[in-house]
Amino acid sequence: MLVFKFGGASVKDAEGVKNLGHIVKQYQAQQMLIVVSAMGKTTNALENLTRAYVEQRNDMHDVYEDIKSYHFNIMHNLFEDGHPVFDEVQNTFVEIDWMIEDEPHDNFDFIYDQIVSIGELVSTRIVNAYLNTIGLTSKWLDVRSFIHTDNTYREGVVDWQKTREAIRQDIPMLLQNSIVVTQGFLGGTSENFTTTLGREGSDYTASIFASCLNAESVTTWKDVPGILNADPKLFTDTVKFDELSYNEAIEMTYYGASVIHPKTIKPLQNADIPLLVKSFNQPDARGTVIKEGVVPVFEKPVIIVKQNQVLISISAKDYSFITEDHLSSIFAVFARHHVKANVLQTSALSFSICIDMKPERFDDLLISIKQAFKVKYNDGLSLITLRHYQADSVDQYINGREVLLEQQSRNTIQIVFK
Ligand SMILES: Nc1ncnc2c1ncn2[C@@H]1O[C@H](COP(=O)(O)OP(=O)(O)O)[C@@H](O)[C@H]1O
Ligand SMILES: N[C@@H](CC(=O)OP(=O)(O)O)C(=O)O
Repeated sequence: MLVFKFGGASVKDAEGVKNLGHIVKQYQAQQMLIVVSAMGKTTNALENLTRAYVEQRNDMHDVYEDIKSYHFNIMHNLFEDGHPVFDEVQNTFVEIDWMIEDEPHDNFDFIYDQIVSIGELVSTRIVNAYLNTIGLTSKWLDVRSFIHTDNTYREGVVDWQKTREAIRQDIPMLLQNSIVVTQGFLGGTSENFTTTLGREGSDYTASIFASCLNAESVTTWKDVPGILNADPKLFTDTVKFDELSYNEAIEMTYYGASVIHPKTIKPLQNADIPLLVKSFNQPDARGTVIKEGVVPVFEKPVIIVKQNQVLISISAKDYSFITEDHLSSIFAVFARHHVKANVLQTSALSFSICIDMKPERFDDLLISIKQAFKVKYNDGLSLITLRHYQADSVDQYINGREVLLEQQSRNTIQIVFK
């Protein structure tokens, strides 16, 4: 069986949904589970709605109405009036209408997951209904009954055993008679609350299903021809990899190549399932295959740029050396706040750590570290990671900008700059 993943860009409008239908039809002879993300930039819009609700902003209802009308416009371009999907989507939206009528009492991350998950719940209703209108047999599946997580809202940790059992018990039978369409990015807790798996987590959803069902492959359909040596939105003259090893793909996504979610590769590598990254605009083109045993040739360096970075410098209040005990308590604080380190460096008196700026976590993180340490930080920075680089070509990427931290190994150089 095949697992397909269609991201937000592929279903951003009615034409995108029709194109998805066209691609899926070409594979209809095979069993297929399709993971779909929220349409276009809906998750960003729902994040904005969450903030509007928590802050009780005046524009909250307008923000929500825009999200609804975006989806209803797409549906009017796909379905006849009176199609049952209009009611299904309306009923899904109503759940949030009820929620935002009351004042917010729960914690932000919990509220976030209950609201933001609506994006995938409605996109999958639309895609599933559309596949059925073009003569395919497709079933809508509520992923929250299959991907079980703990209650770490916004970063649900998958309970693999429970998830595997649930998926293996029901899905193979469903796949015998129909395509299955389900939501990326979502999970469910044992108390039946919705969780999300971390932004851009739908690739990970696809890999969870593939691993549990022992799929032949996962194909993730993107707006790029495959995995390139750099983000084509930032660099010209990029080159596509026809093949990549799991190792290289894990390294690239770990350092922040946003084309694939970092958690995606491991379950696939463990089960030896290839990941195909293909263009939804040129579905017949070769794309990139990530699999075992590839020895890629790097004619150009792999370049990964992360914006909006903060470099934090932490030192002991009494000028003592940074010891293993200090490091252990610093790491514990970062883990507790779910903050990932992008670069780390230690000197005698200070520990430097570069992280993504996430305003909703940053203030609390600082308060916690400041209880035991002195802290300074610089924000608004960029981090560039070059893999398979040539030492004499590094300067061109920095362009004379001020470098705050640099770390170099044989294969990889990371530079934090202003
Ligand atoms: N190395 C890379 N190769 C290809 N695309 C990349 C790379 N790094 C970043 N990207 C970006 O990833 C985007 C596709 O990923 P994403 O937007 O998450 O897809 P989707 O959400 O549709 O699944 C591309 O539009 C491109 O700008
Ligand atoms: N919709 C979620 C999950 C996701 O993976 O989306 P996409 O496949 O469009 O990156 C997000 O935007 O974070």
